[in-house]
Amino acid sequence: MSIEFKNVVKEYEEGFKAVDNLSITFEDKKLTILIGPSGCGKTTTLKMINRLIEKTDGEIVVDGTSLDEIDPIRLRRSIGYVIQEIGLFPHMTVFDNIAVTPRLMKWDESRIKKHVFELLDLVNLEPSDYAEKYPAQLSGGQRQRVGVARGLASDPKIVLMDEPFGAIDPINREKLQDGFLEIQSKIEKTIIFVTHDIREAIKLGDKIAILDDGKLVQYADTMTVVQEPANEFVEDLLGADRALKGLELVRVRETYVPGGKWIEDTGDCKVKKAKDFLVNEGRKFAYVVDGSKRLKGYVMLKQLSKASDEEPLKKYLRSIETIQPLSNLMEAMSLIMNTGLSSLPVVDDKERLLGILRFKDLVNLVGSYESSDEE
Ligand SMILES: Nc1ncnc2c1ncn2[C@@H]1O[C@H](COP(=O)(O)OP(=O)(O)OP(=O)(O)O)[C@@H](O)[C@H]1O
Repeated sequence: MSIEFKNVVKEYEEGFKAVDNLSITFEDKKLTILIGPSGCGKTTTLKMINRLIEKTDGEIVVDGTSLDEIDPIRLRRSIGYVIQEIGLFPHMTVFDNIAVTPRLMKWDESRIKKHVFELLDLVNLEPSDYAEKYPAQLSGGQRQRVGVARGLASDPKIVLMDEPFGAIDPINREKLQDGFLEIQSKIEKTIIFVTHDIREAIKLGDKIAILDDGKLVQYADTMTVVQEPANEFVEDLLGADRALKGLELVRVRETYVPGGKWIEDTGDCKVKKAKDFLVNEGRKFAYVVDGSKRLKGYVMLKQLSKASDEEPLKKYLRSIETIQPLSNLMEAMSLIMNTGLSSLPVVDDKERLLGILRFKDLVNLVGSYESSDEE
């Protein structure tokens, strides 16, 4: 579901606008970060979406319907909301905490039980160990996982998250972020995520909206914000050493080239097929996949040209390092350096080939950070 803000204003005291004429469309199934200095209006913007705060002026439209036309209580039940750990009820078990909204929505208990267990699995808490525990018996990181599960409990299409990992120490925070990325790639919700941590923003966001003084300063894909900060304010937010940070913070999925032409070997492929392919395509090497697109390795023209046409191709297959879409470009860079090839195959968790990550794109990226630092 997309969420469209049209000239939205929130005025607190006379003349003081916490949100000042904001127009922005949060896109369907994307994770959009709201970031900016303290007091810039992030939380106010977020809470206007579930009407915990009522706007003063303008319009907010969700999938064609104005929010003013939806009963606030019904609205809140249909939107997930995850905040820092104070959100859990201390006298309720983990199970009951997660089940709050489904019960309000009058789901039957067997459906609730199945769903709560699925959610605990999703956030990596073993249901049989954790369902009957109380919040005080959990670590901060575990409580926050329960908070995420609760935010997803009513199967909402929209989830609002207000600094959900803000109170967690840096090491556990990384783990929660990694886990959360996995979750988002599976559930594909429209998520609006408030943070003041630019590393978290770049790591998690599909898009980033930067606010200052209640106004929108920049709104773009994460990569664009990193490469082309709109002004000095955004540059300062990103920090000085972007060239290095950039590679560490950008994911393979943002940079690789999906698809491509590969050699398929279902078991009986001969050298000739691969040779013809390489010559026709004007390439020095090519990846080889099996019938299910799983990567088997690569072959090089230099070696095949000495082989006879009818030999089985598998004799000349060489294995290769692979990388997954959620890995960062720093990891990719060191793997590429090791292999000495001009690209790295990107595969999913079943080793199916998704596309390639080109060395030259990494080099360009570093170059672009460096040149924009000099300006
Ligand atoms: N109930 C209120 N009455 C008056 N002013 C308020 C009220 N709530 C928030 N404000 C002011 O509105 C501005 C925006 O607040 P908001 O909480 O949206 O900021 P924020 O960007 O989320 O900040 P932080 O990162 O510190 O949480 C701030 O200057 C804040 O002091």
